[in-house]
Amino acid sequence: MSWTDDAAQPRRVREALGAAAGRFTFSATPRLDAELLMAHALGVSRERLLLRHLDDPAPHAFAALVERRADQEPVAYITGSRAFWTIDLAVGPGALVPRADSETLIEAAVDHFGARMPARILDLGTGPGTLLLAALDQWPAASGLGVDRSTEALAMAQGNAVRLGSATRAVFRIGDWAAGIDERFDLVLANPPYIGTGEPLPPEVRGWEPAGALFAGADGLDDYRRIVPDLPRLLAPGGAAVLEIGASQEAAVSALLRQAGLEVNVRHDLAGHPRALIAT
Ligand SMILES: C[S@@+](CC[C@H](N)C(=O)[O-])C[C@H]1O[C@@H](n2cnc3c(N)ncnc32)[C@H](O)[C@@H]1O
Repeated sequence: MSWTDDAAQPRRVREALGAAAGRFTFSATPRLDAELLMAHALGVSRERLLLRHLDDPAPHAFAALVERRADQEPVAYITGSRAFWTIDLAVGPGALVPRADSETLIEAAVDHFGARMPARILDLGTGPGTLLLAALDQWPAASGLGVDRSTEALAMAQGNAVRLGSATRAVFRIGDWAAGIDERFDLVLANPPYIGTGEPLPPEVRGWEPAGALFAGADGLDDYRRIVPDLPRLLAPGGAAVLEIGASQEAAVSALLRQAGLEVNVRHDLAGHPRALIAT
């Protein structure tokens, strides 16, 4: 069935949203998904969609977007963008879709630095530039380095830096974690892969997002084991490293950080799960 009941009496945006959300039963946010796709089809913000367009005829372009989402493609890959912290990032297949949970790292860093400002920031595994570009938006005088082993992700990061007006303050470089980096930083951010290879994942993640951004050995800790020993030499005096962790990894990653001689604090996400470790 098409999104218009017939040519004379087109389906309204309001009804099309309800019908689309009803097809996204696999999603934790079916209505939000439908609204983001409709806003994209109409070329308006979601806020404007809800205020002004609910009684408009549904655009024909919406139907194809709904089919893609029904195939469990992430909304951000369909619309080509994702809001994160104070910025909008262009994203596509080849880079992890930024997660709201990862904003916990920026919150933790903001609280840690308070009125001080980190001047130099390192983002290990930057993907589409997510954490570095959010931090540079937070601290307009700061500059930083984003490292990733994915050339596709780095191309998106560079494009995002240009679009966000941060290109003069952000350098993106291909690399294997901190190998070859001999500078010290006030803030080191890292959201490495941390899913165990056998762990169950929803099809919209396992089927669409890059495996190299998700999996880190049998217990999901392989990349922390490689990153953590380098943190002491990467941190400037008074500096902090903020690492994202999986909900069950607080004890294991804290132990690695303490073995490296660092003090550890934890920060929880909005769902109450331990999400970020702050190491000083
Ligand atoms: C979970 S994603 C995080 C992306 C982004 N920082 C975010 O928070 O949304 C992990 C990132 O680490 C990168 N990565 C994986 N192994 C790496 C390695 N050995 N060296 C550098 N980057 C790596 C992946 O390509 C991916 O972009």
